[in-house]
Amino acid sequence: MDIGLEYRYENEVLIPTLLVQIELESKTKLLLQRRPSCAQGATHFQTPHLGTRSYRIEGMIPTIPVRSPLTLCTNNSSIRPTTTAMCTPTHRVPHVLTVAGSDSGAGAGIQADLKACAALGVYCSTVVTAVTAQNTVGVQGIHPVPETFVAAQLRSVLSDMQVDVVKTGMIPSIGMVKILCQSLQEFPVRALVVDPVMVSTSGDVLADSSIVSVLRKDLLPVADIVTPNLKEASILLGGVPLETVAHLRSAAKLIHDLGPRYVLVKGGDLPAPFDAVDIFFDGQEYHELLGPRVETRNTHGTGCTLASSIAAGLAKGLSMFEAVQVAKRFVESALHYSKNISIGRGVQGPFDHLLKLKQNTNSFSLRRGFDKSDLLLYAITDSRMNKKWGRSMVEAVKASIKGGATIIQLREKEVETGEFVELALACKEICHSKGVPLIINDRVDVALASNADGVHVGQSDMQARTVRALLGPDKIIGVSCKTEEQALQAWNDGADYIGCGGVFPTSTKENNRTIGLDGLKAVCLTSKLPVVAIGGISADNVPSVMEIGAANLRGIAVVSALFDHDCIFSETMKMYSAVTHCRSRTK
Ligand SMILES: Cc1ncc(COP(=O)(O)OP(=O)(O)O)c(N)n1
Ligand SMILES: Cc1nc(C(=O)O)sc1CCOP(=O)(O)O
Ligand SMILES: [Mg+2]
Repeated sequence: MDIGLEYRYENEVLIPTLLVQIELESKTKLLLQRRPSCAQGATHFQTPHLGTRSYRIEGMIPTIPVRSPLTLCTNNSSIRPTTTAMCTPTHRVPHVLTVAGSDSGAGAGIQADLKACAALGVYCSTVVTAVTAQNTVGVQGIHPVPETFVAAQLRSVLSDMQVDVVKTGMIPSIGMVKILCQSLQEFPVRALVVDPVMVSTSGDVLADSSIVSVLRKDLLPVADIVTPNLKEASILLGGVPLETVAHLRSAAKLIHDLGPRYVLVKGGDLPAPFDAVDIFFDGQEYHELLGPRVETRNTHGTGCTLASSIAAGLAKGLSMFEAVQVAKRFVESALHYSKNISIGRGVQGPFDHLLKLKQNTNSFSLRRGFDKSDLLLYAITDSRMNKKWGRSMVEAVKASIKGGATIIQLREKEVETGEFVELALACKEICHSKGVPLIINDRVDVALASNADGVHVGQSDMQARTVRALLGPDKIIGVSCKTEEQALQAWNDGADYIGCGGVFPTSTKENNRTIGLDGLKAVCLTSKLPVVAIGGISADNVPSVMEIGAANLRGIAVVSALFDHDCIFSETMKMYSAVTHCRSRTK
């Protein structure tokens, strides 16, 4: 009989878990888990085979481990736990192990995985399978690591560290695939994400065809998700041409038949007219994940990053579908942030996973010119809704950005000035860590005091012309407009965008005149500024709004569709999918 004491991290608290392993006469092993109380006393295990067994615990078992060794007494002997607690309070962190190649240019491979996990708040350990000499032009050389050394790296990490998820990238030999599978049998983890790296985004072959059969036979059947791009999906299926979304769907099904629990076929290389559409297949349903195509040369490493971001989401406890959506959103945001960065002279540059490389990263106000693509999903906060659902403003803002909000507006009509400034500072930190601008509603003083990225004013607030004089040329100014005249005035006053509504009736803003889709269209057709629609917008009516046929309608501004719900994250994802789906159709 073995007695173990393990500390498990649950909801921010470390819970001691007693592991009692009893070997029955029939050699079957019973692993019993029990959370001993913090006090001394007997702990009883109900065992289906052995009835009730009592074990006495001597010594306190606190929820935060301390070095005092504990003695566990059974009916007839005292057994010391096999694990000794650590000396100082510890915090179990989500952990991804990447098994991939090193990219000397640091845009893809191990380096991309490390940066992605760092950006997403997940610890990442590494097993290097090959060292490549590559840059923004292509791959100049590949030096596989000896297989025995890959095995040694795997043992070093998996035997010592609590890895939640393993993510695989470039695996250059059949032997390495077999070594990995053996290691995962010896050291099981919660999930395996397989990015079947065979061809680099620059078109260079990173794994020869002999690997394909062992990937199919050995690795895919034990994978939780596999994330091929078009070329890799085609190679996995014997070279079938994949040129349409329908082809992607059938490829996802056929690859799923090879054994992985989920499949994500990335359609970024699909020819126009589609935006970057990926097919997520869970064995039953297909999900088309659309996202705005970011026009940039800095796409090197997007595949690796998407897979390691999925692994990070799984390590943090997200469901597979949530992890995929958040990962996709993360990559889009990083590409969008990095689109005008210049590294290397080749055709494909790296991107900035950490959103830190540009001057004054933390201040949108210094970004030359307002980026109208930020208007895509405009989240406007509401304290009353936060109070109703029992959450803080910071939690609400975090969840909406995680779900896909592209710009945040703090709209507080009752709060005291000092509190409003504090709130703005806290929310600005969250927004800027994710590359999202923060706008303050009405209050120019609060925007100045918190150095927010801009202000949104209505017709009865300070005139946009005055706001511009106070904030300077690089802050973002939005104006509420219901009429064409107001839209022209906003343009004359130097505003950056207009908020136009209420498109539909809303209870969020009292006594608000509804202008309908016709009113919205009339303003859009006159406006020289980008427009964001607002008022009573929900996932159901997004298509009717976005398809009014106005190129300068850049997005939707919503309050209750996001914040008058228990789960802001999922409601925001729903709205994000709805609006990106429409954007891709109307571009
Ligand atoms: C994007 C956007 N559009 C409109 C509004 C409405 O602003 P609000 O202060 O609530 O009302 P008015 O002052 O415009 O009448 C907004 N907040 N955001
Ligand atoms: C803040 C605001 N401004 C409006 C305008 O018409 O200018 S309508 C509105 C409320 C929007 O809330 P919901 O998304 O819950 O309908
Ligand atoms: Mg106002």
